[in-house]
Order: sequence, then C-alpha cells, then structure tokens
Amino acid sequence: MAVNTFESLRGQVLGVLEPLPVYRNQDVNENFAAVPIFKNKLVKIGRNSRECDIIFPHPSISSIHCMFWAIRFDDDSVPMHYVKDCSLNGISINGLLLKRGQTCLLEDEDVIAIPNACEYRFQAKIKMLTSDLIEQLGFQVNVENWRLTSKVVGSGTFGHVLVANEKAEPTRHQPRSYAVKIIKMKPNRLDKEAKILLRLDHPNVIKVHMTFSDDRNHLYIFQDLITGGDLFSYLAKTDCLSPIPETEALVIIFQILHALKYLHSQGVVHRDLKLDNILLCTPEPCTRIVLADFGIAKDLSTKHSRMHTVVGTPEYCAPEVGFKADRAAYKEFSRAATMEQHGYDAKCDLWSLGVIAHIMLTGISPFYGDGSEASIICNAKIGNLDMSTKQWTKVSEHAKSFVRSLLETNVTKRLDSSRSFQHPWIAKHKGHLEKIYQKKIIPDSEPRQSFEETNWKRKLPKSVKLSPTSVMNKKARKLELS
Ligand SMILES: Nc1ncnc2c1ncn2[C@@H]1O[C@H](COP(=O)(O)OP(=O)(O)OP(=O)(O)O)[C@@H](O)[C@H]1O
Repeated sequence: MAVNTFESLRGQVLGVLEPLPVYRNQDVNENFAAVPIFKNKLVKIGRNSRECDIIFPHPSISSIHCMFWAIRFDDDSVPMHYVKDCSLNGISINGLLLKRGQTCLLEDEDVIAIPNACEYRFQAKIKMLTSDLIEQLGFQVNVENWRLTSKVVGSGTFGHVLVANEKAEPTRHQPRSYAVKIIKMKPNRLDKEAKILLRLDHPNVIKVHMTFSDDRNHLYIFQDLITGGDLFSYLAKTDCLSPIPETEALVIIFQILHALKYLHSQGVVHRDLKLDNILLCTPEPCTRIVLADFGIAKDLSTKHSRMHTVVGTPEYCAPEVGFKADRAAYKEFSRAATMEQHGYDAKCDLWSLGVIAHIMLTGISPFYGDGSEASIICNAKIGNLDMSTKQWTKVSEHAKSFVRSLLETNVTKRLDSSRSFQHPWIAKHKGHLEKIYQKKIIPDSEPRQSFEETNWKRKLPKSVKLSPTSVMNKKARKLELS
C-alpha cells in the first residue's frame, strides 16, 4: 500500500512514526513520510511490495523486515504500541538491538533504526489517561528482580494486568517486557490460578515465571506479555464481530485443541474459554495463540473427577454446567443442583470451543437469541443450530460438522480434546497444520524463567452483578455460585 493511502483509512491514529533525516538523500529511501499507526492495523515495512505498507528495496532489507501495531484493551485504556523484528539484519531501538523475532513495547519518543532504510521517532498520540494504578491501589513497584510500570495491559473481575520489566545487567539487546497480574487475596489461602499455572508448560498456555505476595495481601503473577491483544478485539474490527477465513480459524482452533489436550491430560479444566481469554502474539493470521485467565480453572489431578460448581460465562458455557435461565433459582441454588446430573467434566471446554469456532466462522454467537442471559441459557440447553443462514453459505460442510460435534448437548456424543483431532475437518488439513505448528508456533515460544509456589487464595468480589449479556460487552461477566 502506498503511504498516502493511509490518509484514506478511517479511524483514530494511535501513534505515528516520524522519519528522521538519516537516510534522506540515499537512493534506498523512497518513503520519507510519517507513518500513522491505527488500531487493528499492522504496518509492515520491508522489501516485498505485495506484503508491505512501506517498501525499502535495499538488498539488506528483508522481505518483511519489521512490523508495528497498536493494541488498546478498551476505550479507557492507553494504547500499547509494539514493534516486531522479522529481519535477518536486525533493527534497534535507542541503539539496543532486538533479538530476531523479538517483539518490543514502544515508549513515546523511542528511536527505531532500520539500517540502510530509515530511522523513525515514535510518537504516542494517546498518553496516560488514568491516574496511576500503582499508587492508587498500593502495589509494590519493585518486586525482587522485577520493576512494575504504570502501563495497564488489561483489567478484569479479579485484578489488573500491568507491564513489568525484569531488572537485568545492561546488554546490547533490548530487554524483554513481561505482564504481571495483580490480585487482591484473602491472607494465607491457596491461590488456584497461580498454583495451576506454575506447573503448566505449553506453547499455547500462558507462561508464569514467578509469583510473589506483598504485605497488603496482593498476589503478583509474573507471566509472558502477550502482545497481539485478545481474539475478541481481533474479530471486532468494526462495530460487530467479523468472521475470519476458514483456514485462519483452523490454525487458531488447532492450537486451542493442542492446549486443551495438554490441559486435560494434566487434569486441568479451564472452564472459562472465551474470545477474551485467547490472546494473540501478533494481530495477524497464523500467529501463536495463548490461553489466559485460569482464574476459575479446576485442577482435577488431585482428587475430584467431576465438577459441580456453576461457573463460567453463560454465552460460552456448556448446558450441563447448570446455569439457570430463572434468576430466582440461584437464591436456592446449591451444588446439589448439578449433582442431580452428576456434575460435569472437561468436555465443558469443548462446548466453549464450539461457541468460539461458531463465532470465528460466522461472526455470530450461536445461542445469542435476544441477547438476554435467560435466552442464551435456554437456547444453549435446547442446542438448536441454524446453519441455513447466509453467514454459513461459504463455510465448508466439514467445518459445520465440527461445530455441531462440539455444540452437542449430549455430553457422551460430544468430541473430547483428543478425538477432536480425528474429526475430518482437522484430519484433512492435519499435515499442513502440523507444519505451521512446528515451524511457526513452537519456535515462537520461550522457556520459563524461574519457578516458585505460593500459598494464597484470591478475594472474590463481594457481589457479582448480573446484567443482560451482550456479544459486544468485552468484559462479559462471570457468575460463580457454589
Ligand atoms: N499475559 C498477558 N499478556 C497480555 N495481556 C494480558 C495478559 N494477561 C491478561 N491480559 C489482558 O488483561 C485482561 C484481563 O486479564 P484476566 O482475564 O487474566 O483477568 P481477570 O480478572 O481474571 O478477568 P475476568 O474478569 O475475565 O475473569 C485480559 O482480557 C487480557 O486482555
């Protein structure tokens, strides 16, 4: 895309790359204009004129040399700007080299040098909007070998997720940034999320490096910073969720299946799989995805074989979990309600994957009805899927059958995480998917840094408010009754 066509793109400019006059007079520099960065739009720089937005034909420049993007958790948060080095010859920020394949969080006024092409000064267009959370909530800035920043990656029911930097000896390379989820805890109780995550190690499961608790009952969970935003934002490019091509959906589903097969083999059930909890490393097709938010995950490896607590997000929740359409029923609700039906098992995650697959292929949530919680719960219980609508016309029969096999109300007939790999939709493309997985996904993940266990249990919010659900409500709420 020529530079000036950026002007025609609608949307708010979140950042700008201002060229510095380093290479202005050289032949290599054909593109000497400011580069705007919009939400949900990658800016690729390199030699390949078909793939890149800014083209530098110099032989030392890689086909795609580097790319820039901005992630904004919601309209109240400050955008996070990233650059990823995809080159052979490298790029640097403020004189420090990026490792090959490294993604780096940009700061206002950073200078990014692309040798033999251009140097840019990055300017953030939206700066700190909110007051400093660290001070407001009394978080500890220095935690062992880490230093918290005031950058907020996201917030949820249980806590806030900030950017943290590891304190390391200066080297010639850019240091990595991490995410730290901070949760208010009840003292001396065990935190399940941290405990579960510390023992897991899989390319498609969020990697936790260390946990720490301060004297104000805050638990800090230091983990990889996943830089491409969540799947909800990726699909919500306009005012509604847009479907993605079947091949792109397949690559995501294949990775979720790998994660679920691993989790279930470890006795862990996620119980809150949804678009918001699937994070992307880069906001583009064929990127590595990571399952996050294990706040209500269950570890069945010790004693229980089935679960009875009604928990999750109704829009994604399997009918056997036991959400009730009638709010009044919750007043009398107890574990016995799902005990009647012998509880539920790990296949609840496969139902949620069915909802996610349905949305990715059509842009529509399968049981949404009039959008009320009652209607979603009733529709899911009946389990009728209408695949005669126009949204399904371009979707293959194999893909439809896969979605049906997961959104199966009869749990015994529903596919589990191992058998899902044998479904014709996956099996037919398995060779290709495996190749992408081995070549692109696994090499992109890095090993865990350190390991430590804690003994804290989170403090649940006093009241969990139930409001009518909406597919556009990013922070779709969870209901925990037990
Ligand atoms: N490691 C990470 N890297 C990047 N972003 C993250 C990371 N962890 C969480 N986030 C962002 O922060 C948001 C909130 O995190 P998380 O879902 O873990 O919190 P929560 O309090 O458990 O949320 P919920 O209300 O869904 O239970 C996520 O939706 C995601 O956008």
